[in-house]
Amino acid sequence: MERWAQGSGLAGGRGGPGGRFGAGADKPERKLKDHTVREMYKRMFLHVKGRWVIMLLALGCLIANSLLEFVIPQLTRYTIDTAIPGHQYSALPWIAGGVLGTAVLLGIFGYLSSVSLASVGQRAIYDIRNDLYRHLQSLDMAFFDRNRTGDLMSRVTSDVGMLQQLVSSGMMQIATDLFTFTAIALYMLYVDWQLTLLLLATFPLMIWTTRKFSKRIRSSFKTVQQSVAEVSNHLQDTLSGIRVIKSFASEEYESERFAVRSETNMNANLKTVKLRAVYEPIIDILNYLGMVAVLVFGAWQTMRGDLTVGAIVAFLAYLRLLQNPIRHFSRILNTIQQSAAAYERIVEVLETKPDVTEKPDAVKLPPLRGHIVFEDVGFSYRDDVPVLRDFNLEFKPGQIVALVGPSGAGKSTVAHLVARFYDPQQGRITIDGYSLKDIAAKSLREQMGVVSQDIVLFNGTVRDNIMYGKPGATDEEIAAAAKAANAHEFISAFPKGYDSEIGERGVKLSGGQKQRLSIARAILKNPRLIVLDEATAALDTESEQLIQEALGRLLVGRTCLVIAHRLSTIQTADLIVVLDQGKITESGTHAELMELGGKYRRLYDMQFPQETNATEADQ
Ligand SMILES: Nc1ncnc2c1ncn2[C@@H]1O[C@H](COP(=O)(O)OP(=O)(O)OP(=O)(O)O)[C@@H](O)[C@H]1O
Repeated sequence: MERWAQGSGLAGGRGGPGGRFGAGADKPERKLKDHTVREMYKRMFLHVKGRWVIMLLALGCLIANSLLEFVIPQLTRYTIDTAIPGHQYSALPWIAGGVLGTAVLLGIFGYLSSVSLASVGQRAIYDIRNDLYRHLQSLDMAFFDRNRTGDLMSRVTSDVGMLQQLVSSGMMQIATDLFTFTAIALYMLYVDWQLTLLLLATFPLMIWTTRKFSKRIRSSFKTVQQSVAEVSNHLQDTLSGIRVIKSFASEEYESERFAVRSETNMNANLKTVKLRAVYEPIIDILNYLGMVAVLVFGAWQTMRGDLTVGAIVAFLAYLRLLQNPIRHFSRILNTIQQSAAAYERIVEVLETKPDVTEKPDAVKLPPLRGHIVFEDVGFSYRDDVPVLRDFNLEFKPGQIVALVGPSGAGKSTVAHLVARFYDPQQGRITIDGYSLKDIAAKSLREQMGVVSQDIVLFNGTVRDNIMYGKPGATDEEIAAAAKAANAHEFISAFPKGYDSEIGERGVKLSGGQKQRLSIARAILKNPRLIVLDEATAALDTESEQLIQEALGRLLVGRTCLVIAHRLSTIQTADLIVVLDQGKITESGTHAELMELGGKYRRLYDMQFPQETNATEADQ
């Protein structure tokens, strides 16, 4: 049975209309866009827009730091050119004080800028991560069918984390580096324009190298991020399915598969490191080329008496300062390219529009009576494989309608459509006369309860899990629901009662207890419409009886769609519909269908051979 109420998207192997995205060898690589970096900055600025004061403080501190950088070389020049030749002993303490004072100020401004940038950056990341999560929540089931949970998880965690680096260090650093670079270059031109021009001649070469490398670095970062997603997919699948792995004794096999994914990640990382390892020394060599020019040409000028020794020392110090932004830039380039790769993966999610959308003037459903009609419905998950064809079915208010049929017949699909997880391609579905396409999905789902065989309990206490059906319910309401679901007794037997923590996916509860808890959750919600995806696994007789009793209380007085696997439980249904390959082949009450002697009868005879034999013997 399809895990239909869970929405975890573990059914990732299926393709779907609209194509999926994400990491994986079978997926085409999305072309890296040149304008990604610009787009990314634009979006980042939108996020930091409201925090101008802090941004200005950070910028002010960074500019102050750039200006302070000028002071120490000037003090050096003064010491060499004036203080030493003039034997100015009294100037030495001042020079020492000046250098140390500048260093302290550099430290203070550095601290202020880092802290304020980090606070703005973290806030932006917080916003982006929440936007992304909210958007993910708004996407339809088809999206989760197409994409793997681990991949989506890595987008929300690791990719957003990458952007964090950009915001907290990269963004402002570029602004201040540009400022420092321009200020120092202008000053150097003023001091010695020939020497400066000679120096700047190496820069076009640096820009060219940077451009050449940046594209390759970004594409290799994207591979790294995709391999992280693959590792994350594998972790998600195998850790949540650890019982299956252990029961098949396939720990070794899984470890080997994991090692393969880790190796891909390692190789992708090594490739980026190699690229950087080539790029950074090239930039360093070009920097030294500039230094050689200053040394040789500066020494020549000094020998001719055009330049003082102090001036050339100061010039060399400024050269270092001029090269700092460039060296930074090579590092920031990594951050930018890494973030751009991550940003693309984030935007892929943000730009995905759900296929099932709500009209702007969607109707909010009034309290439901529960009259559901399928009119000539045709539906397929994938264009080429029809699942339901010319499907007509009516649920009268308060009726229990049971769907039976072989595996893959389309029973769960009917339930998916009632909840509007998908829209049918043909025909229409109405509820109390409203077409599902015209209504606000929330107003439908709020009045709908789902009890699925694949029970999902969330981390938290027993109370939290029951209350999921009605946030803010009182303790009395919760206990009443638990009593009706035959769950109160076992809950009370726990040392902490309703406050007992449930482990991940309810591992500390037995199968029957989990089912009763999920029934309590549905009873508390008190929906008008119930979808019951009946459990296939047989429980012991006592547990089974408790559950049947609980279900009996849940179903009474509501419109119910029961996806039935065991025919014993649906004999009292108002209407039994037999589905085969997406078509209704028989329908009627239990007695009518038994009388008819068709497919239902055959299924029934298969499930209860003794009963049939006994009846035949009686005759
Ligand atoms: N999310 C999906 N994407 C693509 N195909 C799907 C999806 N869910 C179900 N299908 C296909 O649609 C058909 C009907 O599936 P459905 O789950 O409705 O059958 P079912 O009658 O509930 O079967 P079972 O009793 O085994 O759960 C099957 O062929 C199945 O492979």
